[in-house]
Amino acid sequence: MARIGVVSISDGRDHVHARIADFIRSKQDSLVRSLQAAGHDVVVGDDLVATNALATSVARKVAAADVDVTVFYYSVWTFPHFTMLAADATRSPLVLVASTDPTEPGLVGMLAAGGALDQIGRRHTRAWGAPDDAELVEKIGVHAKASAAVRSLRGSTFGRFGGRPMGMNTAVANTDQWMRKFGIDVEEIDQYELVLRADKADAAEAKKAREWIEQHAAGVHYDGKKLTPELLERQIRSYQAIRDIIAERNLDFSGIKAQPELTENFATMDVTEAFLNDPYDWNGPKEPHVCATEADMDGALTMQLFKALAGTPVLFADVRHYHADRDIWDLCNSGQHATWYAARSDDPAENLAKVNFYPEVFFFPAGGASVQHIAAPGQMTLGRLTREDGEYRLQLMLGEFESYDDETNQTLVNQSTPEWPHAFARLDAPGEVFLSKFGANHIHAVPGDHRAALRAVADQLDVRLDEWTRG
Ligand SMILES: C[C@H](O)[C@@H](O)[C@@H](O)C(=O)CO
Repeated sequence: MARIGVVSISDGRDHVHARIADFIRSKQDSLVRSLQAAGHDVVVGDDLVATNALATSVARKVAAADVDVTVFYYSVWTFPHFTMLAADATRSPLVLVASTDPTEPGLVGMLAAGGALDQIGRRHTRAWGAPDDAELVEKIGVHAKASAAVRSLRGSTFGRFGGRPMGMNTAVANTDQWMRKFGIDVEEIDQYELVLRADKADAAEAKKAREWIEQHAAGVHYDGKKLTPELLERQIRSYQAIRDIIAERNLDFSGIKAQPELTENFATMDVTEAFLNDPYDWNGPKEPHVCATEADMDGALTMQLFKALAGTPVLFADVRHYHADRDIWDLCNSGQHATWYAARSDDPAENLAKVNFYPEVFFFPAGGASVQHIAAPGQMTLGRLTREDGEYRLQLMLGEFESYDDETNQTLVNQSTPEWPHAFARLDAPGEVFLSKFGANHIHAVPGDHRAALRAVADQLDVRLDEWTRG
């Protein structure tokens, strides 16, 4: 969970403060208990803010504890300039919370303080309710979680293997904009290093990994040409190479160009990317490493944010086909759908039992395996950071992954590329709107409804929110 600062503001008249201090403390204690019960680490101001000097000193101490958000708490009428000074002393997002107990003018305090912050353009969120109100606690938690996700990007490094694939402008972002807006550095790595390191990778591990895949997968469909044990091991060696480069260069997330150089002359990166994104490999459980197909920078950025919020692997897919008759989208891409999505189990054997490794199709002459499965059903949050006229926007919607009987699944996958992984998504967005407005060929998804946190992320990043729903 997140780290939340709580600073209670008071009235600047000594005699009034003396009379209401116990009331403020009891409300504050109750709010702090509720936040702690929700699993948050709470840093409480070391005094009530009843003077201008305390406004600065109390807020500075809370800020020094590196909180994700700071709550300014209004249970009484407060002097607004205390809020202004306290806000200036903290850089974290602010949540102004008013107590709705009518015995004291808490709402009035919040409105006066919020209005003052508006006047100087200091963004903040407002919330109100009893200190043990579950909705209030949830709302504060959402902003704190969003802030933790945004902050996790700052100081991170994206490893970009290769460059723009096949002229795909949407896969390339501006590195200055990334540093300024998100605090992310981009390390450029030539794919030659991947090839070199793959050739030198530990052969015993590659063999062990191939046998592990053969043992657990629904099928490894060797054909003696496009998919051989040697080619599968080459894909595994590429995973080993990237894993080692990630460790050496401290990469937080990455992307691989692959097309056309590697897919024409070496192997597809599908196995490599799938297991980087998975929460396990043949050596056991591990942290998922976000790795975007086609070195898609904004795709990887979206995935890194989604991962920070959901804590799961993130789906990356082409928006391949709209089955208008069923109102279902086929999200399908040769690249990485983490095998975890097949059954969403912590046990790799349960997922791999639904995964087939097929010889790559005609697009990719160098061959290797594609990692085929149909994503398990369930509610999903889908979207992507895209850019319009140089400015980021978050395109966001809810959806439902569906899966059907074997015959229907087969009929559907046969209409596109059956050898590739598929997620059948019923989007909470009209097909017309999606196709007219979505700003990329790639979309990303995580299980559950994370829209509230993503709205807060967009607000904190000052990114326009483009949210769709059928209403
Ligand atoms: C077949 C192409 O080469 C695919 O890689 C293409 O459909 C994409 O994945 C584009 O995102």
